[in-house]
Amino acid sequence: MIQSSMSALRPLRTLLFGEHYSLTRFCSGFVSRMRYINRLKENDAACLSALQNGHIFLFHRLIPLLQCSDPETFRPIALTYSEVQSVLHKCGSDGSLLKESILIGCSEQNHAQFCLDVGELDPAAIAQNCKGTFMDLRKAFFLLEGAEAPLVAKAQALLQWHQINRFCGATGQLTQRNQAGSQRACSSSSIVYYPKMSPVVIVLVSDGKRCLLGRQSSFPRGLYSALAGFCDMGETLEEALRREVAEEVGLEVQNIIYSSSQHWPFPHSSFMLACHATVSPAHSQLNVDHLELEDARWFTEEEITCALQVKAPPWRDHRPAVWLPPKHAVAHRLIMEWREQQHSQDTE
Ligand SMILES: NC(=O)C1=CN([C@@H]2O[C@H](COP(=O)(O)OP(=O)(O)OC[C@H]3O[C@@H](n4cnc5c(N)ncnc54)[C@H](O)[C@@H]3O)[C@@H](O)[C@H]2O)C=CC1
Ligand SMILES: [Mg+2]
Repeated sequence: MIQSSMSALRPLRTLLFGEHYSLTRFCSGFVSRMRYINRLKENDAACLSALQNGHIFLFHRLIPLLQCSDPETFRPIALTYSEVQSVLHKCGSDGSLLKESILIGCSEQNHAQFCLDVGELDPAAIAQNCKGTFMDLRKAFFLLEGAEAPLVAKAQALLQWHQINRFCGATGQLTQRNQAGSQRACSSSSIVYYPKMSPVVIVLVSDGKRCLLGRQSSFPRGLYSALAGFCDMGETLEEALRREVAEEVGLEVQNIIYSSSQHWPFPHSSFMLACHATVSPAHSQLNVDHLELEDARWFTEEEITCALQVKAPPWRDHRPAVWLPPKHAVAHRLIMEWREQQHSQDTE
């Protein structure tokens, strides 16, 4: 399935520079991959041809197809165009479904990557033919390795966006997607719709010695996370963050420091903006809004270290222990950053 690196580069550099490219002019790596993806979004014919040379990840009604190498390690299955064609034929489809694939990226080996939802076909037959298993994203997200979790999440989010944005909000007419699936347009209103993420602030509040975590009643038992909330229209990141903390736990935070961001697929694509903030120990008395949060508590560094030891995901863990968001979640990153900062303070 993986071609030699030179032949793998051919479709990409031909698209970017034409047949008579010069190797010295060819900018390899990140820049060329980004320009390649951008070109595929703009050029339907180029995108269709990239699909025929690309890798395709299958979903069934938004559930990703994965392969298990051992009970704890799952990977998405990258199929070639002809492999998907063959699977679709075996499952009674004529293969025209393949055109509905959506562009999700470009691998480091320069293969354009696509996802396809085979929701009309029998999932058991697909899984058997691909030697894989369909696994709910909420579970899969935490079992996937490294960069593959965000890729699968992005694929699922784009598939979901297309499924719920088939009609124009202004005219009620069906919208048409471009080949890459990076937009949908209404021919009556000329409105072009692009995939959307809702901005969400997430903050780890510290009083210098402890950090503040909360849980909603809908969270799996024992899971505590950093405080989060959707930004209101017109708010800055800082305003949203101050409002959310005030609403949920009755504190006024200071010293907001931006940490990082991530796309979060649940329940409908949020753009998580993660920050640290502080309150003084004299103003750390919580006044929890129990309509929003079931509980919020201050945790010491020792309690955090202990909670980080709970590795089992909730569906296997029936103990009522406190556990924390897994490593793919930006909340985990905030907690690790806070712990590191506590360590460096202790050693100063
Ligand atoms: N990646 C991570 O580490 C974490 C991600 N999250 C995510 O952050 C998101 C927001 O956190 P919450 O505390 O639930 O938010 P929240 O505190 O704003 O409360 C949610 C409520 O806000 C309202 N709302 C306002 N704008 C909304 C919008 N655009 N979409 C949906 N609801 C909207 C709804 O009434 C909803 O019930 C959640 O989707 C959650 O999955 C939460 C914690 C950790
Ligand atoms: Mg919240």
